[in-house]
Amino acid sequence: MAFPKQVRLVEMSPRDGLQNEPGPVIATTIKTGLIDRLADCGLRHIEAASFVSPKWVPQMGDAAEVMAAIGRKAGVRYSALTPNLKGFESALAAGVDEVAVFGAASESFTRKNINCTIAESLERFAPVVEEARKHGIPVRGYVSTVLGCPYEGEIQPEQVATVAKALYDLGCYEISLGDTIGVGTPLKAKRMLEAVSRDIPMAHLAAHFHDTYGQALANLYAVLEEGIAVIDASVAGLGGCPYAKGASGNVATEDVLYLLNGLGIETGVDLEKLVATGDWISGQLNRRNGSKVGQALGGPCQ
Ligand SMILES: CC(C)(COP(=O)([O-])OP(=O)([O-])OC[C@H]1O[C@@H](n2cnc3c(N)ncnc32)[C@H](O)[C@@H]1OP(=O)([O-])[O-])[C@@H](O)C(=O)NCCC(=O)NCCSC(=O)C[C@@](C)(O)CC(=O)[O-]
Repeated sequence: MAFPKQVRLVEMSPRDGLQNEPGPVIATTIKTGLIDRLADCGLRHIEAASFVSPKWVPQMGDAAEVMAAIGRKAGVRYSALTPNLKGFESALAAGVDEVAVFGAASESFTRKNINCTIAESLERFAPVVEEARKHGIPVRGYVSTVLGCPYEGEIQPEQVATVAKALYDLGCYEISLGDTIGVGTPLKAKRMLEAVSRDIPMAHLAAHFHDTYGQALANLYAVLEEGIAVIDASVAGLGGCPYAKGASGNVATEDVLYLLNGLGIETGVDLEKLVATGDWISGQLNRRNGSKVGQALGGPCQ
């Protein structure tokens, strides 16, 4: 299959990137500064916040304040995670454009992440999707652990396909397939995608790969060949998983953009501005820039 002509990049850094940042809670102004800069780079879909329990994820406790203070650039979709109705109601009040429910292909990860079984998670998501529909809010669905689980190891593609289909059947317009701990390799990624795309059209699927083992770009290349045209990524490779030792962030947006530019695939995103944004947030967090492209093109001593 040919590569897509265009790819929609879904920027994860304000949510997936910052949710596990160790140390004190990051100032709201840093979060909003990041989101506004990302919008200025040309990104048109930014996951800005997460309306989860602040006891579970303290870094996202200011989700409403973040939504209230961002610049709201026209044409940009600002989305947020909502694990249940309580989260959805808060997100609605905060004026999000889109919400996302998040499940997993593994029972153990589902329990650790959202404190229920897979079946219970689907029951919990149903009223969220229902309410969202009433308010004209699109719902995205995540499936975590699609290429491996920190507790159960191997995950069969059919398991992923079952959960993905259940979310799609509930009414999620797009299913984002998460290699949560970045253990996948290209052939595995292809096989998993083949299984999922038997039930869900490719145009409704997204790749959400973490880069723990340095395989994310190779995996993305593999699924681009299969027709994936929506990619989740995080500037400067920000992020990590609290439930998997050593797990690193999403693949860096700069690295994905460099790859896509090289393939002649359009995104509408400005690489120079993106590199500057990755440098800026890395400086704010006192973190090494996790993007290879960011390291090559940015930084104070280049
Ligand atoms: C789902 C729950 C809430 C269940 O947590 P629970 O403890 O089972 O929930 P509960 O209904 O028993 O409520 C417990 C307390 O939380 C409150 N609560 C309940 N819901 C909310 C809410 N929405 N917003 C604010 N507060 C809430 C609720 O009001 C109550 O407060 P209390 O009475 O004790 O003071 C919890 O497990 C949770 O918040 N989990 C979130 C975990 C999380 O955010 N993980 C990271 C995101 S997923 C991810 O990163 C993967 C992904 C998407 O990127 C893809 C990939 O890489 O694979």
